[in-house]
Amino acid sequence: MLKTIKTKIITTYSLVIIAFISTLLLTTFLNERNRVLELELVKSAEISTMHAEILSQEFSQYIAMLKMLSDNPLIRQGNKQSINAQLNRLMEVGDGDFINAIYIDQNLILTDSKGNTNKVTHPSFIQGEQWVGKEHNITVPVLSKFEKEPVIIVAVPIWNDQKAWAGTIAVAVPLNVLNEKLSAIKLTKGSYAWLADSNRTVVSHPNKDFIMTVQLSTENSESYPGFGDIVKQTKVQDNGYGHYEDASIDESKIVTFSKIKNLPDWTLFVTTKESEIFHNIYEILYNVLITALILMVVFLLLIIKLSNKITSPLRQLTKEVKAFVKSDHNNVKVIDSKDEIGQLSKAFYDTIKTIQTHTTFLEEMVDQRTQEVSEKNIILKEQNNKLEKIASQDPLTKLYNRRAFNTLVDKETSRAKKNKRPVSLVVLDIDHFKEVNDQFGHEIGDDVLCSLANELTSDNDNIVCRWGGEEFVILIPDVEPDTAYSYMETLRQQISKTEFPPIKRLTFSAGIATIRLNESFKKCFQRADKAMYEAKAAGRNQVIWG
Ligand SMILES: Nc1nc2c(ncn2[C@@H]2O[C@H](COP(=O)(O)OP(=O)(O)OP(=O)(O)O)[C@@H](O)[C@H]2O)c(=O)[nH]1
Repeated sequence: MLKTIKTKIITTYSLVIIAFISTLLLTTFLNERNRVLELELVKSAEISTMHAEILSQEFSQYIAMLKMLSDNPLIRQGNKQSINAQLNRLMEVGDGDFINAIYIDQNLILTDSKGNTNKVTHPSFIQGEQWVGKEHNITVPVLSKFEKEPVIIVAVPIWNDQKAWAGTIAVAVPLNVLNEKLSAIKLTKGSYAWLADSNRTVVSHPNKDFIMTVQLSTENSESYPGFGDIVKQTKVQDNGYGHYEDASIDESKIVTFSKIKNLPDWTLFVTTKESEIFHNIYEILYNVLITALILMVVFLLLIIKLSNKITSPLRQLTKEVKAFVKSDHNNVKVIDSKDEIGQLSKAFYDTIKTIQTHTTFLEEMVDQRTQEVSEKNIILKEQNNKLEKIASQDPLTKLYNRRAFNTLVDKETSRAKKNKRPVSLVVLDIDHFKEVNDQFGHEIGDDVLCSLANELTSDNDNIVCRWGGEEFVILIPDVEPDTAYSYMETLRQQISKTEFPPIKRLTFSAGIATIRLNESFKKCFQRADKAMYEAKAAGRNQVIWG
């Protein structure tokens, strides 16, 4: 895979850069994550405390308004007309925060700004001795007889001149006022504020379905794992924070909480999605990643350029060496550089020069040796031919000897068989040759044998062999039996008339046989040999069929 230096450099570079960017991003993420989370928690805690304070001040204002009225002499005296006027005035200065203004007299008869009158029975309206030591009372949301929605009753007592409870003056604050006030709180994106009363009932929340229906529990539920622990904290701390999971949207959230001074045991929560908190980090990481990628590409281009600069002379050198090996070039160009590649190319050049010198020397040596070998081969061939001839020749008559004849017979008989042509065999023996030797001596006998051999080989197509002593065998191929016989008969007559000085007359007896279908040479020879003996027995100087 990583075959070339270039791919090795680029792969190594890419891996190093990827490892570097990953480490950079991871380190940035881990460092920034904790720092941002800490900052966000501090900020969120401050925001929730501040808004708890603002909400508390709202209620302080309501209490201050009610307090002013409760000190009004006419109201203290229970002046109906004045009370009605003040209740209406209260509604006006409430600027929409109140849904109703209420007066309750000593007999618990309630009069409101809408003109309703009623006997109070609701336990949230405290009376008489219950007011001792209390300057005001704020209820949890209650359902009043005159309102459609739950209201928070903010009430202050009216004391008579004898410092005895003379009645109560109160305003009903609808829950949606709380919602409006909370939603007016400026929070970071993905954050929202909400409120739980002293019974841990959610009384204000961006999700309307939660209002007056959700009761906070100290148990960790499956829907909000971790939230129970935060609720537990609210019981013992005025401020705090914690994490929980919103399983319904699979989102981690952080929550800071603060108690509200004028609303005993009410808690203001600020919830923030973790993804929003880390949004900035992701943005930083994204920017780092983009910058890193751009730099990576720029450096990659530089690396490619650099590796090309390094590897192109190497490729050129490789090409030249390959061409030299293939004999396309008879030289390698030296790369004009002082660096390692230049040195390598010079080393190649020197090596090739040395190889060329050695090659030339070797080629010359091989030529010389080849010449010598071929000369010796010629001599050897001649000598082989001579040896071959000697090995296959009768030394006296130069005719084929038995060994060579047997080989030739095999060849001729197979050829004849293949071509379906006849082959005849003649066994020939000189008559009374002993007498020649005895009379003229052995040397003359030898001369006569040679002269006869010459006569026998007058027909080139025949294969003539000196079988031994004064006995000859002739193979007559490709000739019909009668023709072979006639040839032998003519030869016999001719020889019987020829002089072989110093002897006057020489005759021979011969047996002739044509090789039969599927007959072996041996069998045929026996027939011819037998016929030759018959010729001898019949008086010699004749040719007889075997
Ligand atoms: N000079 C000479 N004589 C040879 C050679 N080989 C065999 N002889 C002689 O040939 C003679 C053969 O004699 P025999 O076998 O009695 O036969 P023959 O005298 O020819 O009588 P027939 O064959 O019966 O007609 C012997 O005297 C051998 O010594 C040779 O190479 N040179």
